[in-house]
Amino acid sequence: MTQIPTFTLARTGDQIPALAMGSGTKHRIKKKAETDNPKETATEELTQLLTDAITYAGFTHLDTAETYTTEVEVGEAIKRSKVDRSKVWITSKYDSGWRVEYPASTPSGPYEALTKSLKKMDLEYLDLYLIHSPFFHPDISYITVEEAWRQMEKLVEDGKTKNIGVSNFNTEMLEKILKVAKIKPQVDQIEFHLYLQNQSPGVVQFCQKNDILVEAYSPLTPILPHRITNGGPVDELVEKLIKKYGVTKNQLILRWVYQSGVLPVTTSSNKDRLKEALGMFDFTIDKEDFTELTELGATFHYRGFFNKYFEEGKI
Ligand SMILES: NC(=O)C1=CN([C@@H]2O[C@H](COP(=O)(O)OP(=O)(O)OC[C@H]3O[C@@H](n4cnc5c(N)ncnc54)[C@H](OP(=O)(O)O)[C@@H]3O)[C@@H](O)[C@H]2O)C=CC1
Ligand SMILES: O=C1Nc2ccccc2C1=O
Repeated sequence: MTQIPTFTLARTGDQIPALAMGSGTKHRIKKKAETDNPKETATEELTQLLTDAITYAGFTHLDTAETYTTEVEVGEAIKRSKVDRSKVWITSKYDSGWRVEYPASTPSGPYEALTKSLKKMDLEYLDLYLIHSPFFHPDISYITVEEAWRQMEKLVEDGKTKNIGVSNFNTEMLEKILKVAKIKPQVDQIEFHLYLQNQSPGVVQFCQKNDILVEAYSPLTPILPHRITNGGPVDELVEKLIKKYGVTKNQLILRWVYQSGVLPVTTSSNKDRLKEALGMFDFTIDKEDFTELTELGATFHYRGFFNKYFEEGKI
């Protein structure tokens, strides 16, 4: 099995496996449609897929969130796979709310939310806990981002999570936390791919300067026809490079994210496609090819999530 490289988190020195298997998006939607009590009930199909991700494909990093309702399956998959808990990195996220119709699920904040999530997963601790969204407003999150961060720090102090971070935060929101933090955020999980390299603008550079690891969700966007409906500027080059390196499109596109110093969070409902993804660690994109991909990618813009917040400054 491919040995998965790691990124080192600045504060703890913890080694975070450089590719994650996500249990959001399609898994979240499918489960909501099929299950009466998605928060409490594990579905067999997803439990088995996550188990296969570990035992068949070789993933060592699972990504979930309170709002996905897939924490139960992640917990079940750890048990079923029989791997030592310390060998799998588990990230979850506090549902800080999205808009007035979808406020935070646990009004008191992340301390109580993670306490409930750990029960659902039947785990003692997480490796990483993130604040899922930056939309702090009294009608959505009930508490301020500063109070949420204080509770995140208490979760570290009490051993309920080893690392803490954020998701979908722009530079301004990160600065708010850095001002009050005793424990700095270790990660910002954001949408990032060839067609969204300098998002929100400057957040990737800001993170890299401040020792915050960037995680990329939706990393495969440039090769997904349901997202890039009329093709994009890297298509021809991608065809040329997959022949040159003898790899698949998925491997090339994920590798580009990794070589950018960013950790991709991908997913699939197919265990062979998951195994294929890990092949991204078996080759290196040459410097010139990497630069050409980066430059061509930067000529096109696509954002699938939270356009209003990032581009118009409102939610
Ligand atoms: N923090 C946040 O706000 C967010 C976090 N996330 C996290 O990131 C994870 C991954 O996000 P996602 O956008 O799904 O990631 P990807 O960009 O990796 O897309 C994965 C999807 O692409 C499909 N796919 C893969 N390869 C191909 C191919 N060659 N041709 C056609 N379809 C293909 C898969 O379908 P198939 O099943 O058929 O293989 C799957 O549905 C989520 O599960 C979640 O954990 C996601 C969004 C927001
Ligand atoms: O996986 C995810 N899918 C989503 C859709 C909307 C908002 C957040 C998310 C996720 O984190």
